[in-house]
Amino acid sequence: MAIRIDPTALAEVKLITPDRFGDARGFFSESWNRAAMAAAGFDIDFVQDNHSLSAKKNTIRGLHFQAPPHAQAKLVRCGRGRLLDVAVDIRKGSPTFGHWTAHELSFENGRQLLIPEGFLHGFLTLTDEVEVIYKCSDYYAPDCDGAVRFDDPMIGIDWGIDPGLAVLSAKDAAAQLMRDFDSPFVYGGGE
Ligand SMILES: Cc1cn([C@H]2C[C@H](O)[C@@H](COP(=O)(O)OP(=O)(O)O[C@H]3O[C@H](C)C(=O)[C@H](O)[C@H]3O)O2)c(=O)[nH]c1=O
Repeated sequence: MAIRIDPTALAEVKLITPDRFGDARGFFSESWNRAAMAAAGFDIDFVQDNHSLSAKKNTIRGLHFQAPPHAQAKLVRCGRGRLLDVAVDIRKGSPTFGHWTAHELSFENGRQLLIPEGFLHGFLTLTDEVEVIYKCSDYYAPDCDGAVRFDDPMIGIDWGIDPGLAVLSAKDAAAQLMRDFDSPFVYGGGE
């Protein structure tokens, strides 16, 4: 079982592409193999699998994070449709603090985005009926759950759509700007 690891604009965020074995029936792929990931230097103890369906194109879920002590690393893949997956570095003192990287994940390309703890995560659906399946390295902890506006000018993500067209949950529509977090928007500093 081979996996391809590609870099992104953020050193710790990686694109992972597992092998697909095609035949007349379709294909088979080990979508996650702990030993293969560990051999590549990513031995993450994932404990929760998430699966979401977004019915409409231009749906944006995010930008979300869980603060310590329940920060989550994520391994995100697309089970149906196409999406633009985005990670934003919000680690205290990071040289790439506030920087983002965006990658198209689709059922067809089989690519996955590995997002470590300390990053915001969000995605834009590029088609209707997008299923996103992702592993998390800690359990859901609502008290540690946070959201930053997808169109925060301090981050400046280019989603490629008119922000007014975004389909948002009430939570995401009401999300804060980084500058408005009660302490300097740091993560992992515990200040
Ligand atoms: C995240 C989560 C949610 N829920 C419940 C809470 C709500 O009743 C319902 C929908 O939650 P929410 O609107 O937060 O779902 P998303 O907007 O898809 O949030 C996710 O979207 C971005 C892209 C992420 O990376 C996070 O995993 C997560 O924040 O599922 C759970 O029971 N367990 C969970 O782990």
